[in-house]
Parts: sequence; structure tokens; C-alpha cells
Amino acid sequence: MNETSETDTKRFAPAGADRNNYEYSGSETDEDFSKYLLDRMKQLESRNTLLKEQCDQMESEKRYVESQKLRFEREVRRMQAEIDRLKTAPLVVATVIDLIGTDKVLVKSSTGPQFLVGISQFIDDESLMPGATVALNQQTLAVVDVIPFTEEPMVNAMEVVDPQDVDYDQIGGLDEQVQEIVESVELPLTKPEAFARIGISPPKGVLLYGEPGTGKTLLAKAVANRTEATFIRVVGSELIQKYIGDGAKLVREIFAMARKKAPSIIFIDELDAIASRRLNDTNGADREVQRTLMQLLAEMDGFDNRGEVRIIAATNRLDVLDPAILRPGRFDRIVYVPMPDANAREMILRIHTRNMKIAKDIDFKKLASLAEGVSGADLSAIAMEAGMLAVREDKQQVEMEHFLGSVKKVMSPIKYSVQVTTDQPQTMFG
Ligand SMILES: Nc1ncnc2c1ncn2[C@@H]1O[C@H](COP(=O)(O)OP(=O)(O)OP(=O)(O)O)[C@@H](O)[C@H]1O
Repeated sequence: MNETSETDTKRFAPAGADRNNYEYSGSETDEDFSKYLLDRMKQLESRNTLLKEQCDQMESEKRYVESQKLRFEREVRRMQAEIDRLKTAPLVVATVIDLIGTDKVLVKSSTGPQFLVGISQFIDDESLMPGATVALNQQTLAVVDVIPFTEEPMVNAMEVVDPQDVDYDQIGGLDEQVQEIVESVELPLTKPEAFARIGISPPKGVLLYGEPGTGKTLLAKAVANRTEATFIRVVGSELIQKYIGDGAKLVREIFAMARKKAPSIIFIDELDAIASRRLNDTNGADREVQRTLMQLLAEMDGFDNRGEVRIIAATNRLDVLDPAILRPGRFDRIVYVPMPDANAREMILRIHTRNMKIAKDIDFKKLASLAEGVSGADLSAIAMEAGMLAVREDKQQVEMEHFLGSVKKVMSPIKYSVQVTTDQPQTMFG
């Protein structure tokens, strides 16, 4: 320690002494100096520990930040993909009309015009056939996808009814109408050669019109049963309301299905919902109705009169129908289905009580005259209600009094509604 240099002496100067002017005099002991060094080492060690701890903490923060970075990078990639997806141009939907050679196809776009377009190499040749629905690239109009044919939405819009038990003898008072239906629907399906022999085309469609519950559906079911045809029932209002935007497509699919299941009868109930006269100020809903109607007209124009698909439509409002639907070649048989007169009412009551146990003295004539102004559906309700009264009284058979009670019950809403309509103006105008 005696050889300690001048700088060292300055550095080891005791605390509190003036370090620059300090002269090592040799009076300080080596012991003091070792103590000083020990203190200094302890200080440095604790400082080192502290820095190590800080370093560990920084390391773990770094790892956390790195994992966050990865997470955000993934999120950015996902958002980018979403933006790209949203930016891609929509595909145009079209129907294949014909295949031209191996690499061209004639399509009719959903907006109307026809195009001769190319086919993407990824398209399976087998699925590309006339009638298939395809997606076209918006710029090149090349076919990029074949949309699978689905019967699913249609199954809900229409009913394939089994009209097993309905026959003409269950229809009361509509002999003329039955005759019309036999000529225009039954015979073309069962004896097409008779028409060919004479050289005339049977009507494609029959339009039944009349009040609700007068037997229009019943007529259609009976003819379907006679001809053993598939009976497809479509309700016009459902076509529009339930399948907004899809009405036209459904009409197409319904006809496709009818052809597949031929012989078949398409029964369009509430035709007025899709075929009412067009108004000038067309809103979205009207346009939808129009598209559906146009598709119906196109389908009717497109199929062969002598084919095995017949159309029967029904409406309560002939007056609101678009004249286009009544043009020759479409619904060219228009049949009025009237409310039953007294004779018809008697007949309908007899039909609906056929399978009931009734007393021998039932005066059907009297019941029919009492039930003036009621429809076939009401008469069916009268028979059912009389049966219910007999059951309630635990009777062995249905008596005249039950029928009288039931006529009164079923008639009361009719009387009420007549009263309301005649009373109303009086109340309104004092
Ligand atoms: N002429 C009739 N002969 C026998 N039963 C009838 C007759 N008319 C109606 N009915 C009875 O009323 C029920 C309902 O009739 P249907 O569904 O055929 O009426 P619709 O004219 O098609 O009515 P909507 O216009 O409301 O569709 C039938 O199932 C049948 O029981």
C-alpha cells in the first residue's frame, strides 16, 4: 500500500476530506482502507442486484409487448382480408340457356339481357347444364361458380297435397263448373290424343273466381285426384310476403318441380296477390310482385299446351287482375264459382252429413232455406257444429234441433256483418 500512486491517494481520501487537495500521509491505517473497499463492494453488489431485477422486469415487459405485437398483426391481417372481401365486386346471377362448344356458354342474366360468356377452368363441366343458376364475374362475365339447385325454400312456399279422397261427387251444386274443369284439365291429361285428333290445343290454365269458401280448391283437388296428378298448391300472398325477393325464383322452381313430377296440377290460390293490375307509382314491393308475375307469365308462355302440367288458379277478385294474365294462351278459361243457391246448399249439407249418424226426419230443404247467403265452407261448418251439439248432449244421433241450433250459430256472424255494413252510414251521417 506504500506504493500507492498519487491518484489512488486522492481516490481513497476519507469521506468529508477535500479529495483534490488530499495528500496521503500514511497516517491512515490499511484497515480503514479495506473497510472502505468492502463498503464500496457492497454498494456495487446491491446496485448490481437492483439492475438485474430491472433487467428481468424489462425482459418480461419485452416478451409481453412482443406477444401483443403478434396479436395486433393477426388482427390487422384479418381486417385486411375483410376489407378485401368487402371490396370485391358482386357476382352477377344468371341462368344457363345453352352450352356452345366446350368453352362458351349462353346465359341470361337476372337483369334480363343474354350473354355469350367464357367459363372458369375451375368449373365442373357436369354441373354446367341448361337451366343451371350460375354466378358471373362482373367485369368479364365469365362463369365463376355454379349455384347449387335447392328445393328447400320452395318446399315451404308450396304444399304438395295428396288429394286422395276428394272426388266430384263431394262437390255440391257446381255441375257446370265441374264440366268445365273436366274438359279443360282432366281430358287433356287423360285423353290428350282426343285433342290431337281434332287439332285443337287445350287451354293451359283455368281461372276459378268467386267468393271465399265456395269450393274452388275442392274442384282443383278433385280433378287432381281423378287424373292421379301431383297436386302442388301455391298461395300467392305467401309467395310475395314470405319470400321477399325470391318470388320469381320460386315460380321458376315450382314449374321445374311440376315438370319433374308430371303429370301435375299447379294450383295457385290467391292469384290476385301476384297478378293484380300494375300501378304507375311502383315501390319496391310492387316491383317484387311484378317480377313474380312476369316470371309466371313467362313460364305459362314457355310450356307446351299438350304437356302434362296444368294450371288452375283461384281468386276472389277478378276485377283487380292484370289483363296480361287473361290474354289468350294463358288463363283462357275463366270459370265463375258462385255462392250456392238453395238447391246447392241442400246438396252440400247432404254431402257433409253423409258420414254422420242423423235422424230420419231431417228437413234439409228447410235448413237450406234458413242458411241463406252462406258459403259451402259455412255449410260444412254447420254440419260439423250440429254433430258437436249432439255429442255435447250425449245423443245417439244428430237431430233436427241440433241442425237448427248450428245454423243459428254459424249464421250469426253473417247477420252481424250485414248489420254493421248497413248500420254504419247511419251512425256516420247521423
Ligand atoms: N260446393 C261445395 N260442395 C261441398 N263442399 C264445399 C263446397 N264449397 C265449399 N265446400 C267446403 O268448404 C271447404 C272450403 O272450400 P274451398 O277451400 O274449396 O273454398 P275456396 O273457394 O277455395 O276458398 P278460398 O277462396 O277462401 O280459397 C271445403 O273443404 C269443403 O268442405
